[in-house]
Amino acid sequence: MGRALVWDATCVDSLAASHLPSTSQKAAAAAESAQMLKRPKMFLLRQAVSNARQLAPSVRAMSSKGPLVDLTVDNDGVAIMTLQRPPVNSLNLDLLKEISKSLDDVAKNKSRGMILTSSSPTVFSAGLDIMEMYKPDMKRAEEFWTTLQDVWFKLYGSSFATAAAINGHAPAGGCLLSMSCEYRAMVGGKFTIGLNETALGIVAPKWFMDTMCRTISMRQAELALTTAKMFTVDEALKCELIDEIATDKADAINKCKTFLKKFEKIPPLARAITKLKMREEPIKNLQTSRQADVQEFLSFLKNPKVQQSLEMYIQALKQKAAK
Ligand SMILES: CCCCCCCCCCCC/C=C/CC(=O)SCCNC(=O)CCNC(=O)[C@H](O)C(C)(C)COP(=O)(O)OP(=O)(O)OC[C@H]1O[C@@H](n2cnc3c(N)ncnc32)[C@H](O)[C@@H]1OP(=O)(O)O
Repeated sequence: MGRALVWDATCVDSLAASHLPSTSQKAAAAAESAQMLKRPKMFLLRQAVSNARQLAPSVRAMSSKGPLVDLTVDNDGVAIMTLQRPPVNSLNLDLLKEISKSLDDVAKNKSRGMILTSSSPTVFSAGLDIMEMYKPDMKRAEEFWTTLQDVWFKLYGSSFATAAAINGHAPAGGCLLSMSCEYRAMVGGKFTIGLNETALGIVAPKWFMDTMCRTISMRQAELALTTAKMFTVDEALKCELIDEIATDKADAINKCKTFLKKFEKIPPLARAITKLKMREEPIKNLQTSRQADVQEFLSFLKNPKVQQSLEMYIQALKQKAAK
């Protein structure tokens, strides 16, 4: 109804003097070269549209106010994703699915950036829900692990900018989520952060390790991973596991916003491509070993020694909670 069906077409004169050498070598060479020449123009056009979107007045409606994840966009156009699965935001299948969907929503809404935080006053996330790994239903365990991989791909490899306002403890999977962001502000106090898997008698997957090795030095990462080190906030700052210490959650969010503001004058496409190139290697590694990684996880769950370790760990957690 009055809409153009073709909005950009180029008719190439294949017999023009400038095209004759290539056309005589290869059919349609003229069209191909015209297409190549058009690419930079389209790139700039797309970039201009994207810039315009980024600078448009914000407060866009973003629907998913789900029970486990709250996703809002503030007046600066920054998406705030709040994990809200009491008591400790342990990452079970349902929470992971909601995080995955919310990350899709942020990507679609072209927010200025995203800040990940928690509704709990003392726990950012307790990591993977141990009950998903203890005596599991194997079909569900497979979906659980695949969804965790998806969340990591979407968060670590997001083209939008990300920051974590860590307002409490962040062990294991909680630490992974925060390290997958580009910046971390953590509330000072008695909280701890780290990959403590070996303490549970389990082994952090290679992509957890890669994420840590790209956050802190290889030497610090090896020591931390093998000793199940949980860093205090001061220690985390010292080895650059976090970027700043905040006084409270609001301050952590403000510090993350200040970080995101740095990108205001940077063309978003250039920023996104740079980020993705920097993160390309671990992403490709998991892409190529994705199925093997799932199988390793499943066979690891079938190991009686692992189940025994998990059982003892759950008992210890319950006893501690009961005190
Ligand atoms: C051997 C060969 C292997 C070869 C290769 C293997 C490759 C396979 C890869 C497999 C890797 C799997 C990777 C896993 C990563 C993870 O994320 S594992 C999870 C690790 N998480 C933790 O260790 C954290 C444990 N929790 C805590 O330390 C504390 O709860 C807290 C500091 C986070 C908070 O403390 P507090 O506020 O005092 O709360 P609590 O009273 O301790 O807990 C309240 C409540 O929550 C339950 N809970 C805590 N954490 C979890 C959890 N992660 N999952 C499930 N449930 C959790 C806790 O038991 C309490 O429950 P009740 O109130 O008693 O019911």
